[in-house]
Formats: sequence, C-alpha cells, structure tokens
Amino acid sequence: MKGFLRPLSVSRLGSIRRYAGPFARSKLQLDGVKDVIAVASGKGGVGKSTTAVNLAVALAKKCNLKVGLLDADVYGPSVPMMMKIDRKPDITEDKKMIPIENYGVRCMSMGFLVEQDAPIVWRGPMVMSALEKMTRGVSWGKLDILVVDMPPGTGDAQLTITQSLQLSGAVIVSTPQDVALLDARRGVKMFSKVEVPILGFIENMSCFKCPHCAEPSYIFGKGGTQRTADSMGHHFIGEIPIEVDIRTCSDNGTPIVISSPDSGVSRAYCEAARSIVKTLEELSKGTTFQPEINL
Ligand SMILES: Nc1ncnc2c1ncn2[C@@H]1O[C@H](COP(=O)(O)OP(=O)(O)OP(=O)(O)O)[C@@H](O)[C@H]1O
Repeated sequence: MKGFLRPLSVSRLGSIRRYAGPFARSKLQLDGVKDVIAVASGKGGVGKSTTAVNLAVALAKKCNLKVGLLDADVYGPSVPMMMKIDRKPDITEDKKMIPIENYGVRCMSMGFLVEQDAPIVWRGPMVMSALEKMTRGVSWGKLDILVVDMPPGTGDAQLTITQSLQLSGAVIVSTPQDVALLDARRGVKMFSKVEVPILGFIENMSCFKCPHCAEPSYIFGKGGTQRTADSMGHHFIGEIPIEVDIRTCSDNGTPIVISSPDSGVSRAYCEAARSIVKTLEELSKGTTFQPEINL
C-alpha cells in the first residue's frame, strides 16, 4: 500500500486556493508511516473512539499490518482506558515520545500525559501545541497505517489536524439518527475543503438485537447512514450494532475484536478494516472516484 496521491481537478485547485490562509503550510508526512487515516464524526458520543480502537486492532491482527493509534481527542481521551494503558511513554535520546504498544497497536494519547481524572481545560493554542507534540514529537517507527481518533466536531482542533497532517483519507462514523447524520455531513464537507478523501461511512449502533428473541430494534432509525453516504456519493463501509459486550469490553480495556474475535461484531469490524485497506489501495492507484462537493 502506498501513500495517497491524487491528481487535482481544476475545481479542487480552486478550493485549495480558497483555503490558503493561516493554515496553509506544508502538511506533515510522518517518517516511515505509509497512510494516516482519520476516524471522525461530526457529533460526539456516536462511538467514534470505540470504532477507531476496534478498527486499529482489526487492521493489526486480521490484516497483519503495522498499526499506530493516535488519540487526537485531547479534551476527552479514551484510548488509555479502551486499550488498557496506564503508564507514561518513554522518551528517546532526541526527546521524542515512544508510543506504547498493546494488542499489536502502537498508541499515543494525551491521556498518557495527564492524570486520569484531571480536567483538560485548555484554550485553542494549548490544544494546537499538544496536537503538535503528539504528531511531530512521537517516534512512530515504521507503520502501514496510523489511525487518528479525531476530536468530535468541526472546530479548530479538527481543522488543525486535517490541515497539518498528510491524511490519506477519513472514515466517517455516525449513528443512523438524523441529528448525528447532519453533523456527519458537516464533517464530510470539512474534509472535502481540505482535500482529504472520504474512505467511507460506518454506521454505529445501527440496531439492537433482543438477546431473548433476536428481534431487532432500530433505536436511532434504520438505514440513515447508508442513505446519507449514497446521497453524497460516498462508500458505505458497514454497520455495527449496539451491543452490551462492545461497551463492557471497551470499559474493561479489551476491545471486542480481542476479547471475542469470532463474534459477529468482531467480524463486522474486520470486514470494515479490510474494506478500508482496499479503498486505500484503490486511492493510491487512482482507481477510485471522489465526488465533488458543493462547499
Ligand atoms: N456499538 C456499540 N454498542 C454499545 N455501546 C457502544 C457502541 N459504540 C460505542 N458504545 C459506547 O458508547 C459510549 C460512547 O462511545 P465512544 O466514546 O466511542 O464515542 P465517541 O464518539 O468517541 O465519543 P466522544 O465524542 O466523547 O469522543 C461508550 O460508552 C462506548 O462504550
């Protein structure tokens, strides 16, 4: 798999010019890292971190890739708990942090650097500097994919990441609920503005299957994410149901892909991981289509 290279159309060049403002600086390519993908959601609490963690583990364990996980959600870092890591990173001689590995994934999170229950009450510039440290200041080593768990929303921190890191693409996570999908659309537009291809949508919490009679309940609505992806001309990667085990495994620090690798949900995460790898390969060969979006 190679880093993403895409010829720019005239209209895309136009949108670059529009955004050649204060953020216009060369994007950081992390040494030895082939692809960097963002896992994002417009709305908070839709399961973006859960998805990022399970995808990262699936990419490492099922696709046999060298994988890193950057928890860029500086205000609410979840990776330390979800990946069961509770120590501080070691530092190299040239003062770079060494990511901490668990379940075959090299992780870095603001949560490694602050006390677990300490509130992170930073203003914009501090967030920017923290993000800078967690990207440029980390010795990632050789990686096939670095998965970035983005902060929710489309504000300063998200823009900084999308404009300073050379992202190969973004995965959009949403529940099927209209209010989440509205924010997901905003997220897609943000990535389009900064020329980051959308790898596809994942629907999280798609339905709840009754453990007694297996009757599905569509708590947040049915099929909304697929419809949104279709309407925007993007790929629908797949759906993950709402299951108690997903939540308990996350809380225990053993992602479900590790604790129940043969479960239907784990298979769904692995399929999603394979689909993402395939799309990255197609993007690197220039054989996939990215729709133009009216911004
Ligand atoms: N498919 C699922 N089934 C059951 N619980 C889930 C599922 N996905 C996520 N959760 C639970 O929902 C809560 C929110 O998930 P998560 O922290 O991944 O969301 P997020 O979008 O990253 O949130 P934030 O906006 O705070 O970053 C967590 O308690 C998580 O364990």
